[in-house]
Amino acid sequence: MGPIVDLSGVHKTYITDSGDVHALDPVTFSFDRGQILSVVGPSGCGKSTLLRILAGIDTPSGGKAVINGKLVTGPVSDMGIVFQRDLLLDWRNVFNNVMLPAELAGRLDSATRARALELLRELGVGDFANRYPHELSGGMRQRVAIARALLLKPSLMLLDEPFSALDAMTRDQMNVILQRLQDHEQVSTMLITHSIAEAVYLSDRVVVMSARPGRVLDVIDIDFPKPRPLSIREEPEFAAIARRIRVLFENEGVLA
Ligand SMILES: Nc1ncnc2c1ncn2[C@@H]1O[C@H](COP(=O)(O)OP(=O)(O)OP(=O)(O)O)[C@@H](O)[C@H]1O
Repeated sequence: MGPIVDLSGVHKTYITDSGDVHALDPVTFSFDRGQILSVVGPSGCGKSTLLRILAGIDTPSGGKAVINGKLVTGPVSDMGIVFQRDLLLDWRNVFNNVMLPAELAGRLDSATRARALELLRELGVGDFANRYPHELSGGMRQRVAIARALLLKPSLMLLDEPFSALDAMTRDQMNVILQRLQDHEQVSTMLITHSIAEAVYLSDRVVVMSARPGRVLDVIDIDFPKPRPLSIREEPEFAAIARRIRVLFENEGVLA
């Protein structure tokens, strides 16, 4: 089996009325099924552009994006996406928010309903199935958004800074929950984040991007066994990897 995601020489220039915006230099990386890959980089380096190209909702100016052996040429349906804003529908309760992809796909069978409840339970919000989004905290809303993304067992989950609006403690909690769930579901996951610690803690592989136009500064494999306790962040080996990434940003003048 080949990699789940294989990007080769993907680049992007936006052509706008006020001039061209060179967002991404050619970017090349891949990762295997069941793994988590994080892309970490400064604001505006083209991370969301990369994610949109992978999801097939934006086209690259050149290069190839391949998911599951198939060249991406249009919107990819076999994918779950979670954004920084959870995009829950206020008028639907938690269960019906999670069931939305099933409704759109015409799969309102009992097995899918059972899976929705099971995912909510695994994410620690099983008791909130009948509540409405406004009754939930930010962290709980993101758990519901993750359950919705995973409902139809997508081949790939894309997470675009899903925890950056959360307070530090809730974010730590979400990191632990995501790691456990990802391991249990074995879902291939690409995470976009500004946080070096989050990237190193969660990932099998970290892609470090430069400031715009984004290019790959380094690809680092993280071999710590899983599950990883949060305290691993205080270990010297962890700190050494985080430092290696920080130095890359410092050398680029991003963290001067
Ligand atoms: N549709 C568009 N038209 C023109 N320029 C765009 C468009 N989308 C993004 N850009 C520009 O491309 C660059 C990369 O944007 P992108 O949103 O991919 O960055 P990012 O790394 O995700 O940023 P952040 O971390 O702040 O979310 C930015 O300079 C942005 O202004």
